[in-house]
Amino acid sequence: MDDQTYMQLALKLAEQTLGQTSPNPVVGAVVVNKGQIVGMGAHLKRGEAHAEVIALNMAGEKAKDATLYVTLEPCSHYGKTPPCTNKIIDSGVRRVVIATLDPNENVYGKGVKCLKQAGIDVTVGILEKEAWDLNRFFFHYIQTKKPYVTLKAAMSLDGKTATKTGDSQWITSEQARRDVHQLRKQHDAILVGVGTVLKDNPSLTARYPDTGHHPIRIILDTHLLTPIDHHVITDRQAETWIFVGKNVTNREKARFNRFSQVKIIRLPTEKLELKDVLSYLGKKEMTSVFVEGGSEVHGSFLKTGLFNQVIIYIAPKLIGGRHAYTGFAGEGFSAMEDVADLQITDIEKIGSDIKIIAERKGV
Ligand SMILES: Nc1c(/N=C/[C@H](O)[C@H](O)[C@H](O)COP(=O)(O)O)[nH]c(=O)[nH]c1=O
Ligand SMILES: Nc1c(N[C@@H]2O[C@H](COP(=O)(O)O)[C@@H](O)[C@H]2O)[nH]c(=O)[nH]c1=O
Ligand SMILES: [Zn+2]
Repeated sequence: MDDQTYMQLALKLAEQTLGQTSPNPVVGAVVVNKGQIVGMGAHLKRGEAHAEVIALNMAGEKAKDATLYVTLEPCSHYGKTPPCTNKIIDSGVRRVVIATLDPNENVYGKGVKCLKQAGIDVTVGILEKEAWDLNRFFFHYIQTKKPYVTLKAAMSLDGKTATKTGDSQWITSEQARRDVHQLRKQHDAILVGVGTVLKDNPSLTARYPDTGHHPIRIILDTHLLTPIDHHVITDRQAETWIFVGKNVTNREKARFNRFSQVKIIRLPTEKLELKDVLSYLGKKEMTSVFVEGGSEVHGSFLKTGLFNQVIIYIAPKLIGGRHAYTGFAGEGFSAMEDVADLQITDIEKIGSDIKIIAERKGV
């Protein structure tokens, strides 16, 4: 088997841990000695052992003269765990194959240098694109200290997310709606506007399957209109953070005091600024946010450009109607030269629907 095959295995291991390692990256490692896999591992949770350590502990003596495949440059700094480079050097590994370097300034290039100085043969760049894509949340967060923003909308062939009366259940099929839960699981937070809370009384939990681990629910609610009897307040399934404008009084906030999982964050401006919401979330070490609408919220993310990727589910239905809901409301752009110019990175058929992923260029 060649380097790509073993790196593919390491990437597969890393991919399974998406959503559980935040604010750390996902990392997979495989140890191979004379064509035999003698160890493998993935980083499972922040503060716990790194992937290389797990794989090398499994290999034990067999790590001697072996090759280590790892999807991210081994760390050489003391974070919550000791440097992987020391572990690798002590284990007697002869060669290290790395998919991508780590943009964390504590690490970038230092790990490789450390290993080379210890006489270890290092190869970098095997399946680099795949490894980069897998950790795009972490790489964006570590460089901007803001969460990676995914906008998700489900719409008809003619781009409507609800009929003119607001009816939207359902547009996409059960299969597509379940697929959304996989995406929810991969993100640290799910964000909606209070309009969606009032209209759908959503749970905004990641339920298929329900592992009990749910992203934090973020509600943009300038005037604190979220009803106290709605699921996001009463279901005790996940934390709910409500961002409100400066005019919301302490008395209005106090109504929610008895719900320990509800946090109300009052921003200093009358209207909520998305940049303030995102920097607050970044400071709370949130590396990714999954924005599920509604159309006004999507419109604001579009207008401000504060998003990284868009995931659109399209159902083979036609809703029509000049006043039906569009996926991205708000002001929109006047001139084509100002519109958001994206790159389609993936198209997938999901049951009777299609799922399109598009990324902003160059962010
Ligand atoms: N109406 C549709 C959607 N509607 C999405 C709305 O955000 C709706 O409030 C939430 O999906 C409900 O969340 P929860 O399941 O209670 O956690 N989303 C979809 O993917 N397809 C559709 O047809
Ligand atoms: N998870 C991971 C790495 N994560 C790197 O180390 C930093 C976290 O260090 P710590 O706080 O000690 O866990 C994180 O920001 C990233 O740069 N490195 C690795 O060699 N292997 C791993 O499996
Ligand atoms: Zn490490």
